[in-house]
Amino acid sequence: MAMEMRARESIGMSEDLTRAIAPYATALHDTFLHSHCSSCFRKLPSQPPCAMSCILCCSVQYCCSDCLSSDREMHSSSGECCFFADHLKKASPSYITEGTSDVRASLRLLYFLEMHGLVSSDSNNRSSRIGGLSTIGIREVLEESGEVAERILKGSMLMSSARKMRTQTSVVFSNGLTVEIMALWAVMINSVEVQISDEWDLGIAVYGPSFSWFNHSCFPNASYRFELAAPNEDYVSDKSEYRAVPASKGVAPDAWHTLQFEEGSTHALGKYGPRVVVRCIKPINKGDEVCITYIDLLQTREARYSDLWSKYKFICSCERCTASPESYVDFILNCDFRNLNSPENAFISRAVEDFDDILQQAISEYSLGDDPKACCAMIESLLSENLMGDLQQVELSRKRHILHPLHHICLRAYMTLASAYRFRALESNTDGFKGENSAVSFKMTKAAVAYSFLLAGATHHLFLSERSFMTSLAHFLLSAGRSMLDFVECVKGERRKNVTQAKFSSASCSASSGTRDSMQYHQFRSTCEEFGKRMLSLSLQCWPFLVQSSPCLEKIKNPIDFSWLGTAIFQSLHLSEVDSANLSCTDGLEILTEEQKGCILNLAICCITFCKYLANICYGPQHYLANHAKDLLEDASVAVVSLKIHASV
Ligand SMILES: C[S@@+](CC[C@H](N)C(=O)[O-])C[C@H]1O[C@@H](n2cnc3c(N)ncnc32)[C@H](O)[C@@H]1O
Repeated sequence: MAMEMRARESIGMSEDLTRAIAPYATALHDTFLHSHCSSCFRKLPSQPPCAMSCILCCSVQYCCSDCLSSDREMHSSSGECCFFADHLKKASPSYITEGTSDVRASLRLLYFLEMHGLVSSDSNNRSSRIGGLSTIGIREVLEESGEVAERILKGSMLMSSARKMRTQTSVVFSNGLTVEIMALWAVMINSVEVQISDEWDLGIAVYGPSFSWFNHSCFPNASYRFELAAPNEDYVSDKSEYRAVPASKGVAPDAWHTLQFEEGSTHALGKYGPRVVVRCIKPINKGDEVCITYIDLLQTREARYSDLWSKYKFICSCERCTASPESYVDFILNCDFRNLNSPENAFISRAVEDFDDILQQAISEYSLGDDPKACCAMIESLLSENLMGDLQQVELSRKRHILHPLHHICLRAYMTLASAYRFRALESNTDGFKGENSAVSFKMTKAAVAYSFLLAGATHHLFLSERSFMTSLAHFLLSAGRSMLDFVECVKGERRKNVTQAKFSSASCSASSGTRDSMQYHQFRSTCEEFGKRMLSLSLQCWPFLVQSSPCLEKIKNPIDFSWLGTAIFQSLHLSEVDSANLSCTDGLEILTEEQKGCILNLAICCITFCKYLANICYGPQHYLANHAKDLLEDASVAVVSLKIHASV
């Protein structure tokens, strides 16, 4: 028996489908326990009044007395306080290294369900559920006895010892599994990471059926965002209708019972803590299933399969995973360059697996070893040796050139390189773009711009084929635009003068970016097309400069037009013959001209405006991504750049 959510009526894109749903249970990740409030997830005050902490365990902190008193009972009666004060010391170090938020969220979830009479020993017999939440797959996990099983068994033992002080006797389900095991697995497969800024996932939250019954799709038609409740805000005051309603394949009276509890109750359901809102990202017809995504969508079919199986123990049955022949995006993400236009002559290549290993090693070098320079060198050498460039030259050396710029290995490589170069630029910029390091800073910032724009351009190509990539595109456009603004600050020149020009030239694209109302799909398509054309024409002027003296970037003619691969999906975005000819004339690019500077600034504003437009659609105007884009655009239009820059730049 499986639950799913279906549209109660036809819904246009960029409309909210649910009200702000309060959580059943939340837990901050261990690293944020001393910087954020364990009740509302806000940052702790740095000024008096100081943060308050639990006097018994000293492990959780609160931003105000309201949060402290609202969470006191949950923290102590769930066993979380005891867990910190006593039982955590007995846990194995490996357990602690991985963090304890899942165990703490499970303690809280169990207490919440028990308090509301939603746990009973026979509720699991027929439907593999606890409190209405799916626990399907638990048997397979335990039978496999891998790392996840080990974590569940150790975690559930810690939970039971922390819960011993309570008066209730612990429930054992008739399937032989303890309530702690069931709760921990329910948290693992139903919780979501809480992101309220573009920096970190702060913690996890588990919601009731009205959110947890949304299934996953690799081509989702909905997204979700988090909202922090205002202090003293009354949860039940939000009476807006749910526009997605549950449906079930099979009969599950206990599951429906918990939904009725959630919908009808006027009790203080998680008064504080991040609330979640589901929003349409595509037009949805009445009766259609509404799906969100549980994983990163920029992955191949095999990688998604393994991600979903290792984390959730299910095999995805969505339209993307079951498409035959496979969708264009899966084809292009996985395809060896040599098969791009002749799938019948498939080469079987082990090389791609080796590239994956090299990439993984380089990423570890960066994230664990903290050596971004070695990471960049390793990845760039991989790309320059194996990435195809000019089609005709590749014909001569077909054996070597296996990668193309839309291959999933390249996308991960660009992601890592954009971040590593940005890190290196910041590292070398200790004295504000002056002194000896300014030339290094300039080079690093320029490379960060090129890779982040290439990543945005490649994702844009995938987005043209499938709108579900809208959320990834919005994030990458923001990173690209931000890097470009950093670059403009880094070079000699006046940003303000250029901004007026840039604002003017992107006016037609920005006109509709503030709308929250439902929008017509064709309007959306034509606005996106406008942005695409604008990015293409601006990139023509500055791409040759950005890629100059980088062997692996120079191979890419343009980061918006990939029609040269022979897989053009949209004719409107490709270079004319004259443009292509001009692109090969890269003489005299050593010096960045005023025109190019203005062009990069224009491009930054175009990317950020496009990001704001998409963020409004997929998350709404209050979301951090839309706000961040708005701040960057304001900053770009008012700031006077008065940096002293290295004379040789
Ligand atoms: C958060 S729950 C979603 C609601 C769930 N269908 C239920 O009955 O409660 C996650 C579980 O739903 C199922 N599921 C979600 N998306 C799926 C998909 N695309 N294909 C197959 N099963 C899916 C899996 O069993 C997964 O562990």
